[in-house]
Amino acid sequence: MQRPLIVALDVHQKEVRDRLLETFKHDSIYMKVGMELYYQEGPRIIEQLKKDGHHVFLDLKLHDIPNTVGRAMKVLSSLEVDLINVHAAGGRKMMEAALEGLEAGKPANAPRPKLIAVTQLTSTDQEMLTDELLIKEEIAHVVSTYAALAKKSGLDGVVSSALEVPLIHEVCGEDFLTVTPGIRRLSDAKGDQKRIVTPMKAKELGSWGIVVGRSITESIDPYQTYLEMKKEWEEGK
Ligand SMILES: O=c1ccn([C@@H]2O[C@H](COP(=O)(O)O)[C@@H](O)[C@H]2O)c(=O)[nH]1
Repeated sequence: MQRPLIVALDVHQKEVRDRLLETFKHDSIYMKVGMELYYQEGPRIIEQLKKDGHHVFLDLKLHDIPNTVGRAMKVLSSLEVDLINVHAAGGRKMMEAALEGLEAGKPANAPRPKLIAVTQLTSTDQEMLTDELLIKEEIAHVVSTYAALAKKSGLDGVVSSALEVPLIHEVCGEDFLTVTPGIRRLSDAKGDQKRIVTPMKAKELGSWGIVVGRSITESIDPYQTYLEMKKEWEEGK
C-alpha cells in the first residue's frame, strides 16, 4: 500500500471499537494494533482486521535481550501482519535477532512482515532526552543515528516524528520506510505528544506513512475526520 494513513486502534471498549470498525467496513485501510488492544484481545483482533480486508501494523515495540526478542518475533510472525516493530535502543544484535525470528516464524510462501524500529518516541522532546534519559545530543542526531543502526541491522525502516524524516532519508536513503506518529491538525489537542506535525507538513517532509489515533478515534465523527485527514495527507493541502 502506497503512503498510508494508519489508524491507531487504541480503543479497548469492544462496543466502541466494533462501531468504529463498522464505519470502515467498505474500505481496506491500514490499522495499527498497539499494546492496549493486543494485550486485551490477543491474536483474534489481528485475524478480524485481516478478515475485514485491512492491512495491519502490530505496534508492540519489543525491547529485550536478543534471544527473547528473536523468539517472540518468531511467534508473532505467524500472525502474518504487514508491519511490526522493536525499539532501536535494544541495539544491533537485538534488531538482527528480531529479523531472524520473523524470517523463521513466517508461514512458507508468506512475505516477511516489514520490520521497523522506534528511534525516539514522539512523546519525547529535547528537554526529556537530555534531563531524564541523559542523552546529551540533539534529538534529530539521535534519531538519525538510531535509524542508521536500524538500516545496518537489516531493518526496513523506522518510527520517528516527521520532523526528522528529511535527515533520515539523507542518512538511510529515500526507500527506507519512515512511519510517523505525532500527527495533529492545528485545532487538535496535543495530549502527551511533543514532536507533532500536521498531515500536510508530514507529506511535505516526505513521511512514508502517518499514524493517527485520538484525532480520529475520539472525534465526534471518526470516519469523516479520517476522510478529511487522509485528503490533507494525500493532497498536501
Ligand atoms: O514514537 C511513537 C511511537 C508510537 N506511537 C503510537 O502512535 C499512536 C499515536 O496516537 P495519537 O492518539 O495520534 O497520539 C499511539 O498508538 C502510540 O502508541 C507514538 O505516538 N509515538
